[in-house]
Amino acid sequence: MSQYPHLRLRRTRATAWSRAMYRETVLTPADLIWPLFVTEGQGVEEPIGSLPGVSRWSLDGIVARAKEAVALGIPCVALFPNTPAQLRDDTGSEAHNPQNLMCNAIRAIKDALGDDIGVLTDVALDPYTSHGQDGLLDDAGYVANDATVDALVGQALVQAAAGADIVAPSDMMDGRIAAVREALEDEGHHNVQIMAYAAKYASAFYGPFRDAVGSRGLLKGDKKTYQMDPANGAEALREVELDIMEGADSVMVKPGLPYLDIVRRVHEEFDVPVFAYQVSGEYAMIEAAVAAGVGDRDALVLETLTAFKRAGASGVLTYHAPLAAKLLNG
Ligand SMILES: NCC(=O)CCC(=O)O
Ligand SMILES: [Mg+2]
Repeated sequence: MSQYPHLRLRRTRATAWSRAMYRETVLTPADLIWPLFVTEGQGVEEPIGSLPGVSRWSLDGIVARAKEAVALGIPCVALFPNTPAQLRDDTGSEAHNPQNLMCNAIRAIKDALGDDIGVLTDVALDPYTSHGQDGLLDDAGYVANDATVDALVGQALVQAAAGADIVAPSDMMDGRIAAVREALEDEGHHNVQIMAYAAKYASAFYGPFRDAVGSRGLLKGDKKTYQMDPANGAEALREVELDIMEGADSVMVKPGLPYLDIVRRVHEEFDVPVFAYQVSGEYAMIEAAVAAGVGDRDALVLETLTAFKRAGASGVLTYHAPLAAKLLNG
């Protein structure tokens, strides 16, 4: 067997051209999905304090961001509404309003850009409920699975009717992928995809997102009766397997970097595209490191996003998508 000094692994790292030639993983703008927060009004930009550099936009700004995404080569945007407080109630009924912020944003983007961009929509009740939970509460305050699934089906259908390309249930109820798929088929939405938040963990990394959609102050307790225990890995594979059987076109692991092992296991176990969500707390940690002078933003962003690809992800939802795309486009 060849050994040092004949074998030197540094040989292929010695020049930029050689490093480029031997690179195993390539990140491109097409790997990115850009999450956007929608708010009411016209000409409104509301910076989100806990997500420095990220804002909520009124519909005109949302369309401008979607055009920016197209120009940067980002194939898809993900939409999240900041529902006005007076429209939130116990059952999240605003989620079913075909004229809600989400549906209006879908239509605005599709009217402006058609199939030049994909629109992915969040299916879950937390931006619409007065209690901040993702579903309907029973008398004991438990998030009732089956009643919630019925509500999610209605929510997914108004989104599909408004023109959503991918509906993405992020609620972690059992059985919702099959129910949503069946309803989409019944209504003729055969080409509307489902990206299942299949392995979504009850994580401490979601704080800034809850500020962004206005649910942080409303939420009492936690989401541990439906989101997964961060200690579990095998269970994530069962969640993914079920969602594939129920008709998911792709699955997601969330959060991202602390769960790269799960991304890897899903990629190795199943022939399904797996996406990772680099969530708000991860974004905020990078920004905090930069603000503290302990890291270089561009390098941190490209390194973390490349790590998702190396782990086997087909793509990444990240608030750093426009920056990353600019860097990758040179
Ligand atoms: N359903 C979408 C999320 O919960 C996003 C979480 C985050 O970015 O922290
Ligand atoms: Mg599940």
